[in-house]
Amino acid sequence: MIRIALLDTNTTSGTSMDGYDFFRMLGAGAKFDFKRFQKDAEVLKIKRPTPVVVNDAKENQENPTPLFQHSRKRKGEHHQIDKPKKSKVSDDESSDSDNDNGDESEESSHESGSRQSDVEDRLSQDSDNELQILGNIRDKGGDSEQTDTRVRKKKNKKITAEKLATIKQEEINHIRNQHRIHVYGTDIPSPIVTFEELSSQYKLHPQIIKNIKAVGYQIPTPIQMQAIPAMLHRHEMMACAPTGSGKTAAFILPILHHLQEPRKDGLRALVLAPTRELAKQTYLEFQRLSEGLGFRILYINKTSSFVKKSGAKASRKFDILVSTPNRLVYLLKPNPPLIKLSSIQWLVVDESDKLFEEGKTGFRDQLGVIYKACDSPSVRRAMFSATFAYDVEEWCKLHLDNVLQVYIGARNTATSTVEQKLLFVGSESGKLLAVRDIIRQGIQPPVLVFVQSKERAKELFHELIYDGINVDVIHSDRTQLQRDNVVKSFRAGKIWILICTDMMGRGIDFKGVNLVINYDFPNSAISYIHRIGRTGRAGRPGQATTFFTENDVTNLRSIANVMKEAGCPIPEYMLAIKKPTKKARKKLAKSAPQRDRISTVSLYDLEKAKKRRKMIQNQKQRKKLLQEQQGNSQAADSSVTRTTSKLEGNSVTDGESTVLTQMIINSTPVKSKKNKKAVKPDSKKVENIS
Ligand SMILES: Nc1ncnc2c1ncn2[C@@H]1O[C@H](COP(=O)(O)OP(=O)(O)OP(=O)(O)O)[C@@H](O)[C@H]1O
Repeated sequence: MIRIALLDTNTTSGTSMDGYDFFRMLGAGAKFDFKRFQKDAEVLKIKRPTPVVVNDAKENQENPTPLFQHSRKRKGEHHQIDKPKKSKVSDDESSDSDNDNGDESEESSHESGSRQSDVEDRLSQDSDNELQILGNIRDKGGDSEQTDTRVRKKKNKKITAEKLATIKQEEINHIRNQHRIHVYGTDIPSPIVTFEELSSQYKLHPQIIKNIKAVGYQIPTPIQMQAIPAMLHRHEMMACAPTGSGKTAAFILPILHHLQEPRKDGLRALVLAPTRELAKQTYLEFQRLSEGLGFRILYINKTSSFVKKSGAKASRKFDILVSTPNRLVYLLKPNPPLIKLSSIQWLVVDESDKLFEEGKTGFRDQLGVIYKACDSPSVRRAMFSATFAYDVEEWCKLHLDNVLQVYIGARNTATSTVEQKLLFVGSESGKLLAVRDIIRQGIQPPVLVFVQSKERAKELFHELIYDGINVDVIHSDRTQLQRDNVVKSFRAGKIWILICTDMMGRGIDFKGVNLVINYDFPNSAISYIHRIGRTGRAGRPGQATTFFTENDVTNLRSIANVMKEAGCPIPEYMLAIKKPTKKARKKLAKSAPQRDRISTVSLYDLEKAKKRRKMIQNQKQRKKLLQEQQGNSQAADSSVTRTTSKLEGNSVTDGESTVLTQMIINSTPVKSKKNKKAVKPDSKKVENIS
């Protein structure tokens, strides 16, 4: 077939074919060995081909080299080279062409290459070949301006496409380097640089963009740059970014986009947080960012009795649920469950490393129950935290689908906007002196003071309350209402110094906290990072002072390292401290060290004061009961009914009031009408009365 075509073309073109060309034609492109067969060459008048002069079209035109067979031979290749212009279908079709040389195997390998990158490689390879061939045609044929233009066009096209791709990738790399964004995974979407890109590229609801601006977010933070597009592409994800870097909005915005509009199809998004305070804060952020979209957001707190009363039906009205794991598990436990999670499309675990912790909190087991309950086949999951844990990473790799890992900066580092200090205070009593000294020197409220337990929080509060400063305390022994009020007052600036435990260490976003004092040394570097992360948020500056005594050396080195990473000056001896054993670290992480109580009063004086208080209280009680006795004996003379109605006025129930009246009058046991139980008079009261 080639031969016919060759001879045909030869004939039509009228170009003579020399011996060399004829030999190559017969040998299907094989070269003639002039060295070995020099004599034969002379007999057959085969001449060496003239060397090709590149880019000299003029000369080629004047002295055209009859390389028709080349162009002819390349015809098969040409067909193949045309492929980049065609669709994949035409690619496949080309394998049916009259290409009877080695190209065929190339074709088949090309066909079998299914991955896009392979195709791209091939396309660029083909493009290279084509350019070379066109160059050869031009160089050797030198016969047309048309060929020249084609070469130029092809070159330009190739350069433009390749260059654009390279430039784009370089830009992406630059953005990622600049913002210290590290991403691992496949099909990673490009980071966004402005919130407007969310509207142009991802068609985010204009109201969401409006809300972003309304809350004052001008440009996305690094975690938002990468995590938002990743979640918009429905990637399952594990994300770690420093404290106060805007992780909350990074998962709220894609969730709002995916939910599109409010529906009554049941809960479609679930966010878990380790504390009620953080869950409430996330709930409020959802409300701010979804303003005007009509989404119904459910925050489960202790008083969400309506779900308990109305069961799963009540929760169907809501689109989004924010909760702590234990509240949710409480509603999932009954059979049938009081809440349904089978429509959940997005499950986000905030502070994921905390929720994965094994320990007395039992978060991990609770998470397992919730994970199972979110059984929709289309559910996507994302884990967010400021600190990294291998457990979470392992779990994500095992259980999540094609998980994308996004890290901002180095793992487990403190935010660079916090000026960190370590202060040696000698002993426990030295801490009180130090804190008073800091206050005396002048503080800029609001200030957070962390202690290791609720008992110590109470003790410190009792010390500072008499110093004439607005101080309050928050811990798990306080009622939810008290906790809510304290948070509200602290946000409003009514409380200057808030004493708290690690309960407030994670996630809580108090705007403008200027100083964090670690009164008690944190029990791990992770706890330290979260605690000091309550200041220096959203790019604002902050300060953190950590007290330490000789008892705190176990973790001193690791915390000094965190400080060094953040660029804070650290004495060399701290970094040279011997590494604690794993056992020692674990023990410390589980239970805080024993410390002397926080008090400036001696134990003897405290006991004395306690006894005195008790005595005064007893005296008061005795006096009161005597007065009651006198009053009652007078009243008993007039009428028993009057006494009963008086007690009713003090909100005592019918049955109880009768009982009490009789108790006072007779001091004899009677039976309550209501519960039919024998009620004995309070022995103390009886004693007092007598
Ligand atoms: N793009 C943005 N521009 C300006 N401020 C932002 C932006 N995104 C979030 N913020 C603000 O930054 C603060 C911290 O955000 P957020 O609470 O989400 O941090 P975080 O990364 O979750 O911190 P943590 O790890 O401590 O929980 C909030 O006050 C929030 O309103």
